[in-house]
Amino acid sequence: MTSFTPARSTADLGVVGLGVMGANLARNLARHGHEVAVFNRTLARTERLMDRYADEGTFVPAAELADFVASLRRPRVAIIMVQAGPATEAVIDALADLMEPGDIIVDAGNTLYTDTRRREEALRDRGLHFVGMGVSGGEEGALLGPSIMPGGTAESYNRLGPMLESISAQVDGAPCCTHVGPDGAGHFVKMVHNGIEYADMQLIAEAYDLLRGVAGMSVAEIAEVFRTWKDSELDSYLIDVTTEVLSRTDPATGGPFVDAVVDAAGQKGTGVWTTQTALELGVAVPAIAEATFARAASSSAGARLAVRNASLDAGAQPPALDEPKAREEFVAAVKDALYGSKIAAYAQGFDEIATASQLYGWQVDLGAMARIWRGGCIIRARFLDDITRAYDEEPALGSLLTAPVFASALEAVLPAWRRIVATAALAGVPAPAFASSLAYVDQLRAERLPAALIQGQRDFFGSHTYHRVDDPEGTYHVTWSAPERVEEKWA
Ligand SMILES: NC(=O)C1=CN([C@@H]2O[C@H](COP(=O)(O)OP(=O)(O)OC[C@H]3O[C@@H](n4cnc5c(N)ncnc54)[C@H](OP(=O)(O)O)[C@@H]3O)[C@@H](O)[C@H]2O)C=CC1
Ligand SMILES: O=C(CO)[C@H](O)[C@H](O)COP(=O)(O)O
Repeated sequence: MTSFTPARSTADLGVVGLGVMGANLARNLARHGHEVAVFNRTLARTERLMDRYADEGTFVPAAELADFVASLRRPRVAIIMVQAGPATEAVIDALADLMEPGDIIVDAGNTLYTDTRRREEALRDRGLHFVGMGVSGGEEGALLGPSIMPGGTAESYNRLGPMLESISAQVDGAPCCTHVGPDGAGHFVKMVHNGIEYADMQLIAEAYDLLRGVAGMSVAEIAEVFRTWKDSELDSYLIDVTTEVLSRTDPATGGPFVDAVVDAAGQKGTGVWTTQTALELGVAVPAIAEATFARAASSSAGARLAVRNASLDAGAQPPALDEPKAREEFVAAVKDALYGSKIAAYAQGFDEIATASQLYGWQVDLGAMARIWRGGCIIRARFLDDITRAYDEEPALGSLLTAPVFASALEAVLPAWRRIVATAALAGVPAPAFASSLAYVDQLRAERLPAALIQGQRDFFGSHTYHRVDDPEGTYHVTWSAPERVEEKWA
């Protein structure tokens, strides 16, 4: 077994956890001229990194965590890249015991922001900086340039920022990294990034399903449709990924790869967190929620089998799209529905960030978030430039739906979007994210909502009270159980 004994305290920063993300992040840092200390619980991973990549830059490997900490220059910076939860907690505790006031511990995993807030407060009391940092881009991004979303103090960003900005993706000469805000702001923004990722993927999947199930197109034809959408406002990494996946032939069956894959979508939890958090904050994120539920429904094997065997097929009838022109129009309408739904999904995600930012006093620059998502991350897309411009023009934008660029786009796509949602329902092809995104727009644009009826129902069965249109500040109740049913003003 190799015995690493670092002798000097010169490393610019260190990485703990040399799995898929940590090893590639360490290599990216070393390639950019930073001296990087590396440590992994299982020594074999550290040895493998040194065997394969030592010549890419200056690494300082350590077999013991204490040696790792000793190899860092002051104020020390240690980036943790391990699984969220108990693993991250254990590494933070061990590092904190070895570090000194002014040192910086960075959690770069996908951690729930409430854990980050709790840890930041606890470590602050010990004089340590704790930075919750979102990193997106997968294995390739970590190595070649991810999108980086650090939270924590401005002071810690002064030390960390230049190093992080040097290794992040760059778009139009600007780094895809910025200080998001204090304590849990970085992890919150990364969580919502992933929620939007879920919604975007589900919307693309629904578009594929409609082209296949309603228009009767082959997988190869659909791959070509997605390829052409790259030359449009839908241009994005996820559209590229989709084109690649749909273009693959399965070597074993000779058929489309997508038909050889079990149709049960996995998830590691960030979509659930985004949805749960939105519910707690009282923010509507139906596209993200439906995308998360759709993964759950796809994985509900027992329920799917039972319902499929029950043959609940009544009324499901795809329209005839035999004529090439009719099919062409349908493809164009699906594209419109996808674009409209995508605008709605991003509006929901940004609303969730804005709400949390206000609640916690983070002062997140929403335009800057769209800017740092333009490169490196999974949701990178041309479309994000429009979001940045929208917030630059009107920083206090109440909803992205009202930014002139998106309001006029919605005007253009809404008619086709409505037809697609109706057609999906009539054909019996599930399109929950398309439908819920449309309902979201309709809810927000409605003059009156049936919420007034719900208030009446709540008052009837639980004396939960209501406000009157002509006295919105007053609190009212009807004595429903008394024969005369008198309205009383309670406050
Ligand atoms: N994979 C991806 O695309 C992305 C992942 N992330 C996040 O990055 C983090 C790491 O993910 P990834 O690199 O994929 O994971 P891997 O499974 O590849 O690596 C996990 C690492 O965590 C270490 N580890 C696990 N438990 C402990 C523990 N109790 N104490 C010390 N070290 C421990 C492992 O060490 P050992 O070798 O000893 O087991 C290993 O180095 C996660 O939080 C993930 O959510 C973020 C963005 C994208
Ligand atoms: O963090 C990421 C990207 O930034 C991962 O791609 C994401 O965690 C994948 O999540 P899931 O396994 O739930 O689809």
